[in-house]
Amino acid sequence: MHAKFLAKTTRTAQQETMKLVPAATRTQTWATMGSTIATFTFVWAIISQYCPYEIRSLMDKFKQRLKDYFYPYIQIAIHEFPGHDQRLMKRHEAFSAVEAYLSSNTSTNANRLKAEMESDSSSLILSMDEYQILTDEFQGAKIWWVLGKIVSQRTIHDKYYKLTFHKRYREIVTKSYLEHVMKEGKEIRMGNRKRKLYTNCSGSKWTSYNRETMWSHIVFDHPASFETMALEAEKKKEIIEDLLAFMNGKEFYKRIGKAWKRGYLLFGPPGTGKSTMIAAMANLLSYDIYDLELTAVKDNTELRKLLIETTSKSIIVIEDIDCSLDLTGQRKKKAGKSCVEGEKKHSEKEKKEEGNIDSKVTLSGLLNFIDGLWSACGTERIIVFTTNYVEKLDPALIRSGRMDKYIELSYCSFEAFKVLAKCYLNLETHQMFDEIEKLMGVTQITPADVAENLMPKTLQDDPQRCLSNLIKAMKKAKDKAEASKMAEEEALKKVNEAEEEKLAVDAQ
Ligand SMILES: Nc1ncnc2c1ncn2[C@@H]1O[C@H](COP(=O)(O)OP(=O)(O)OP(=O)(O)O)[C@@H](O)[C@H]1O
Ligand SMILES: [Mg+2]
Repeated sequence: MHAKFLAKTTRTAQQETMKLVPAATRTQTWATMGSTIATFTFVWAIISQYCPYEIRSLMDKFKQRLKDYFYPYIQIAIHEFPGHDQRLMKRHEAFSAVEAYLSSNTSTNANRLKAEMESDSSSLILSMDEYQILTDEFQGAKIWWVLGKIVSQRTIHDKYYKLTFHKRYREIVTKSYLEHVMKEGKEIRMGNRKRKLYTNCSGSKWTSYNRETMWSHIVFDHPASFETMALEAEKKKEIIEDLLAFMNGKEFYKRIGKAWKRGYLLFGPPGTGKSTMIAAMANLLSYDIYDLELTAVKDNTELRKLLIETTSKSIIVIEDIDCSLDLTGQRKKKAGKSCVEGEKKHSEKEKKEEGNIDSKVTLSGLLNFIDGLWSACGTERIIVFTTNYVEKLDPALIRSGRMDKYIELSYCSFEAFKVLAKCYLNLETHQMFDEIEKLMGVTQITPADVAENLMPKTLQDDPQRCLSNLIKAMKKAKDKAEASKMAEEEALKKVNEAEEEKLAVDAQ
């Protein structure tokens, strides 16, 4: 049911009754009431100073009962930053959901609005101003919303939305209305918001809400999609179905008693589309990406804090995991052998420039990050590891339950090439395809290399020229592979001959 908003100050039953009383009598009543309350407050303040604690608490109880009797309304407050150490806490998702729910109707119903420009948005966002009252209706219940603020000596003021309703609607509000507000609010937020790419590289930051945060972000605007990914159709379908099943698996995960998260291990040679696939996953599911640079994390405690700060509906990515941890669980320098081979050379100077520090993150810290108790503190999160060298990873790191699905991205097949040809050259078929198919059977070429050759370099480059460039590149790669195979065989032959000679000498 859709809630109907009436942006006018609430008239209570008391106000309605007062409308019938003549103006002069009303003024007199107000004056009497005012002075009675003032006298009572004054007398109570004096008495309470001298009253023993037991009597005071008895009086407080009595006061509360009296208030409950004459004031049959219930109030619920939703704070922006609940919790004690506010600097570490993130904005309450419920507060954001209420904000979105109310602001979607504010512009047409409220008469005092607040306009703010979100850091990642180009348009103004309108929301209700402080102490503005909005009235909502739901299944016959009237609900009044107000945005309040607790001003304290801290630099951070806590804001809250307070809803007030008659106690006869308690069931409706607590059981259905709040759920309806959260659901609608979250949907509005998902529809409005721009997705973000977070990184932990540049130290802690301050958010627009005056909170310290360990992640900084930019708007994520990567065009990658599964449609344009060079991958066999069946494999693509399997991955997409797996992702969608995860996204829609809230009830399933709840039923089996498992935290709603899933781990993907993407492995394969450089240039086969691992990073591209992460972007495609984020676009498919409309999730944010947290790109975690492990070398910039000081220790396990910091790793845990980073995890706590991630939001739901996100993909946490650790790229080149083989370059971040060694098999004994100790930190390994980034310029290790495998990284050099994988074109991921990071000099010490580069690392300093990136803000990388000597880190004490251990393998067990990382394992806890993935599936320890803390990892279940958020929901709907995907963890992705990428590596060029799957065999170098600790089995504990990638066992089922931590990494639930392994996806191998390999050299370009003919089927995958056809996806690229369609995307880059708008070609479904061509007479040169036959030769390319034959070469693909005997050559190892990455999708990145195929894509590079299919990319027109000048205005004169037509599909024919791009395809012949690709054929040339594949022939070259084939010759190179044959030459290195021959050299390898030659070296092996020499080693064998040397061994045979040694055995012959030993036999004499
Ligand atoms: N499977 C693919 N489909 C479409 N494009 C691809 C694919 N693989 C690679 N590419 C193209 O090659 C470029 C490099 O790919 P990407 O960065 O995803 O490779 P990678 O596997 O992450 O490599 P590395 O191991 O070096 O990180 C991308 O920008 C993309 O244009
Ligand atoms: Mg990559």
